Amino acid sequence: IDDSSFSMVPSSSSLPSILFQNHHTVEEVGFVVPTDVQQKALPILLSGRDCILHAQTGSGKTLTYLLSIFLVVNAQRSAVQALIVVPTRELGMQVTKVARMLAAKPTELGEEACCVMALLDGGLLRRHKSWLKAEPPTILVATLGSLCQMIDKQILKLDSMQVLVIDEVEFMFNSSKQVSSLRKLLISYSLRNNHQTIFASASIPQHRRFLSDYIQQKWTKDDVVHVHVNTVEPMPSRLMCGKNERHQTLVSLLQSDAPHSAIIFVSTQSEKSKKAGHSPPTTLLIELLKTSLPGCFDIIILKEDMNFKLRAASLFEMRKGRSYLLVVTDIAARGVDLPETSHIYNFDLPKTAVDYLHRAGRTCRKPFSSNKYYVTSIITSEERFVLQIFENEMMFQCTEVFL
Ligand SMILES: Nc1ncnc2c1ncn2[C@@H]1O[C@H](COP(=O)(O)OP(=O)(O)OP(=O)(O)O)[C@@H](O)[C@H]1O
Repeated sequence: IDDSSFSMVPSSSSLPSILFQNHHTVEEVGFVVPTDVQQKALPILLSGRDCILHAQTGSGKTLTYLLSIFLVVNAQRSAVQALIVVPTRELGMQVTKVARMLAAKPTELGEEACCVMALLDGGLLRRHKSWLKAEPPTILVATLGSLCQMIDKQILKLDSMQVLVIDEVEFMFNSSKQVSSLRKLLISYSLRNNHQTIFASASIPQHRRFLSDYIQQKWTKDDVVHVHVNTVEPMPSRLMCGKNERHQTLVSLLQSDAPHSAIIFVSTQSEKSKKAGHSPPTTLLIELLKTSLPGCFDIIILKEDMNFKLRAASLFEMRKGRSYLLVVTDIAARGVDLPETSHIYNFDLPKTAVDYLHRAGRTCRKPFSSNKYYVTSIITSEERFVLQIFENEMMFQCTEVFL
């Protein structure tokens, strides 16, 4: 399990020319040069070994595990052969989109295309039930809640599964809601022969302990490889402001930065504030931005208490190619892949250093681009200490910016 073991495996300098069912090669779908994590992890994954993909946000982990899955599964067999477990519906939609792009419908020879199903909380479970019974997909992308319902009701059978991916693994193990279902799934999967397990995340604090725990529990094989690619994050900065100047400071910053497209992170409204009948911080901010910057951007909101349809509609809005300002809570800190995002603003600081890392990782998502990306935290002097803790924990240093 040592970090250097991958150096013993031949490294790949080009993405494998995988001939998909649709006779596309990876290059044809737009991926030519492998990113660092792809270069290091693909030879290991293709050899069938278990793997921990531990690499920065936006480094291409999703494509890494999807490529190895496409090499193993057989689209002609009607059985779930690969399962990708994700913590949120938004990340599930993102992964499904990439998997479906790789599995696009065949044009020649009339061969079956690889079927990818998204079984995500908030979806129509009744429809999925009939689909799963009638024609199981080859690849299933699922959140734990919906997945466990289908397994418990014996509608979903995992007997033919060859690859299990747990994405954002440390987040899932830290979530009291998800951890017991995740353990149950890993235990039943580990009893099977001939299987491969892949864990992925940008942040795995104390990864050595994590790894030895997994091996001890038999959730991975003994020869699991930890592929760790170091972070190259955009240069973060901080902007000091007075206690009551936060809103105005953000507006001035947006005017001076003139970002192409940006994500603004705001705290989730506290229960106390809800009970007191206050407007949510996201709503207040949106109103201010609409009056202060009329017509400059599409101003879009994404937060937990929106229903799933509205959340999907918000993400769809941004994919139409116009400049956007996305005002969000931490729900969008993981999985959302909007490569046009040039700036991140922490209007409110996140709760933890790991959350800071994932928020910052919503920018800088074009692996070989020379574009510049920015992360700015707006803080009061009292919050300086909190940001300093994040700086120490994640080993980065903010520079101070002035308007
Ligand atoms: N080899 C490649 N060449 C060009 N672009 C790539 C390549 N691999 C991935 N990308 C693009 O980079 C972006 C980030 O990739 P991806 O979502 O796989 O990263 P990730 O490591 O899973 O990120 P996160 O940890 O935030 O979920 C995506 O827009 C993806 O299409």
